Amino acid sequence: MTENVKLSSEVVYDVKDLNLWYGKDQALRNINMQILKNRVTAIIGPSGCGKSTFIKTLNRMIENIPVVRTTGEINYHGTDIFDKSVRLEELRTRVGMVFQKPNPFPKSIYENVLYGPKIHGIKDKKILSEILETSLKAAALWDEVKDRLDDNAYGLSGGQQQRLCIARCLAVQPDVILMDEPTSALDPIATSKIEDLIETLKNQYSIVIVTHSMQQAARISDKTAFFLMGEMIEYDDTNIIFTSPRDKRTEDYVTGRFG
Ligand SMILES: Nc1ncnc2c1ncn2[C@@H]1O[C@H](COP(=O)(O)OP(=O)(O)OP(=O)(O)O)[C@@H](O)[C@H]1O
Repeated sequence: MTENVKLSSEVVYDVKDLNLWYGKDQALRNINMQILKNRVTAIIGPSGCGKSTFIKTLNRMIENIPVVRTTGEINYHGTDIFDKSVRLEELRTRVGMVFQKPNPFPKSIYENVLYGPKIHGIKDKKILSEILETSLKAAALWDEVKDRLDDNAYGLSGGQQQRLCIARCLAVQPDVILMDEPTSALDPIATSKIEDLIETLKNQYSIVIVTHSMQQAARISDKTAFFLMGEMIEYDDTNIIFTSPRDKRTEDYVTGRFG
């Protein structure tokens, strides 16, 4: 591992000796990694290497699968997320997630964005409409939907639906956004809009993105981690991973020799 130890104020996640099993099968092996504030961190690697498993562990969403067992620590701003004191709803509010396939609720655009704030007890109409506008603007969707907020979200294009899911995630004021291949179901134009959006969002949020596209990782991320068969082989500045990786296996992967 080549990442230098950082000041704690810059570190969002400090993952230590993380192992994860699905039943008897080990999917993550001794992962050690610091995820930094206001950076885009890309997780790359061949299919089945544990990328999705890893990011779903960062907000403990992985525990929805009953056979999962973990050892090690994931310190989020200094507190181990596996600690008994950690409240799952709070963790998942602070650490939002956007999935591969846009998954809006079968409700209006308005209801999609305000679902979280309403669950959190916000009732004031003025505050709700402020959250609505701010979240949709931050997700670069406002101009396209401001005149149709009562329309069903299913009437939006795939790319618009994905930006709506990002707006829904922003509406509860997260700190980290986890993105699991957020553009793999989108066409190149919609993909490029999401990539531009990620670039802007990192000023305010820390983003961890799983991507199958090495071009995408190279375009939008500051840091890249290369996973292989459950291990994190190398983690460094993105330009180093793509131009002068230290590990032969990383080099083989980024130059397209396998995977
Ligand atoms: N629900 C599950 N139950 C059992 N094993 C699982 C489950 N989900 C994933 N695995 C296994 O864990 C390993 C890592 O899978 P994971 O989906 O994290 O990889 P990935 O790198 O995200 O793959 P892909 O790029 O294909 O999405 C694989 O061997 C996979 O078969």
